[in-house]
Amino acid sequence: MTVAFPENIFLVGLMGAGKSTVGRILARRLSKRFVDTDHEIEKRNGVTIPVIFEIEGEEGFRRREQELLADLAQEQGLVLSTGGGIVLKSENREVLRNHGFVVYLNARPELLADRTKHDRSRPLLNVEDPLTRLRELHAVRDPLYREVAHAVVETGRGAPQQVVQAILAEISLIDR
Ligand SMILES: Nc1ncnc2c1ncn2[C@@H]1O[C@H](COP(=O)(O)OP(=O)(O)OP(=O)(O)O)[C@@H](O)[C@H]1O
Ligand SMILES: O=C(O)C1=C[C@@H](O)[C@@H](O)[C@H](O)C1
Ligand SMILES: [Mg+2]
Repeated sequence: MTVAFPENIFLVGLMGAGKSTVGRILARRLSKRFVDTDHEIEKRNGVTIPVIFEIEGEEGFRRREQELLADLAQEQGLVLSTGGGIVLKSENREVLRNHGFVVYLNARPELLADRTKHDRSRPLLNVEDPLTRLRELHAVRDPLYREVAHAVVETGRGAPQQVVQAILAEISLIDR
């Protein structure tokens, strides 16, 4: 059976999994357009994510995120790095699953805490104990990422280039 090479590739996973870093490299390798939902929300609204959280709360941010995803899913040929919480809405999970090849980038909370410790741009991690927060988020969201994913790639063992190789290997496993 011949199936088209996936037009859109969607990267999901927790903060620090490497969605933005890996997505950019992957897009270049595949000559696809790279979009990062977090950056796109900041660009469209002219304010940073922490400011959106401050003014509208997480709920306002989630609404903007959902609207953006619905828009972007109409496009073809994207590598889309998503925000870590995009899978919380079932509508988003359905859109992701039906409009592209979804890759869950997974890593242990300890590693995610280490990778995000110097960056204050993630409001959900601006707490006294980010590791405990990441463990809680991992427990809640890991099943949601797995529900939506066509492939799961562990990001704890290699550099971003190696994660890209692992994603390319998963894509080439698609029956085509
Ligand atoms: N495979 C990797 N090996 C080592 N460091 C990595 C790897 N992937 C990402 N990093 C580093 O981890 C940090 C977080 O990566 P990145 O911003 O890409 O995560 P993210 O999944 O996009 O997070 P968020 O959901 O908050 O947007 C960056 O400093 C990046 O350089
Ligand atoms: O995991 C999350 O809920 C978030 C992750 C980031 O990518 C941003 O989308 C925002 O900081 C929320
Ligand atoms: Mg990112």
